[in-house]
Amino acid sequence: MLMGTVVESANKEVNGSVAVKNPTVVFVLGGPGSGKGTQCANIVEHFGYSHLSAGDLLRAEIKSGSENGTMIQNMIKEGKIVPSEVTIKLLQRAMQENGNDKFLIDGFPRNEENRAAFEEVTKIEPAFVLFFDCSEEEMERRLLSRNQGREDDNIETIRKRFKVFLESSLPVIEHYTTREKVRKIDAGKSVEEVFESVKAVFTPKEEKAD
Ligand SMILES: Nc1ncnc2c1ncn2[C@@H]1O[C@H](COP(=O)(O)OP(=O)(O)OP(=O)(O)O)[C@@H](O)[C@H]1O
Ligand SMILES: Nc1ccn([C@@H]2O[C@H](COP(=O)(O)O)[C@@H](O)[C@H]2O)c(=O)n1
Ligand SMILES: [Mg+2]
Repeated sequence: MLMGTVVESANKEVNGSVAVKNPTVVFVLGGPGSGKGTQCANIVEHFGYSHLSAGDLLRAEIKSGSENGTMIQNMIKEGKIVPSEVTIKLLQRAMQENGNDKFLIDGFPRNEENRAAFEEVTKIEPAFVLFFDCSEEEMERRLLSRNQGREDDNIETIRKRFKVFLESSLPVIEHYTTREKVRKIDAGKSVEEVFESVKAVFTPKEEKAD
């Protein structure tokens, strides 16, 4: 009973949902097709995190018929980054509705504006950043055979997404590298081999010693 009271007072009720006040957040970054979504599904299964993909939330917003839908659709088709306020609102709402206290935030922050705005609005610092490092050649191969009907999985948009990744997203990874928050994974291997490296990052030190 006492524990319940303490936890409730540390949380905040928003629109009928209880938002956890200080959740653990791991940013999952890497180029388009590096395997972020695939590995997040494995992490959810083994480590109890909830997976929030910024791209999936934006695609759901288009489908919902929201007033921002057309703008988001055009940005995604061009491989451009949607204004931070839109994406952050979607992420905040998803976190509030979820109620878990551990989140994998996949594909965010995508640029310095995303990063600074998220920090300013939510006051959340990531526990660490999981970075999937993969060659463009391999990412291109994976995206062209993904077959999920994504409008941005065509060679023209893929090239634009690679350019945005190099110019806008890599500086975010550099920002966190200087703060010793980046856990870099060689993502060019098989799904199983990549997950072995991921597991080592999420397994507590004391369990590794066993
Ligand atoms: N290690 C791997 N080896 C081979 N194929 C993989 C590997 N990881 C993922 N894939 C496949 O590559 C494609 C892209 O993977 P995924 O959707 O996880 O990437 P992503 O980083 O989330 O991409 P995006 O940024 O476009 O959302 C999928 O078809 C997936 O099944
Ligand atoms: N922070 C973000 C994340 C994504 N986008 C847009 O969505 C596209 C697809 O993202 P995936 O992570 O699913 O590959 C991406 O190319 C951007 O257009 C965004 O704007 N901001
Ligand atoms: Mg993805």
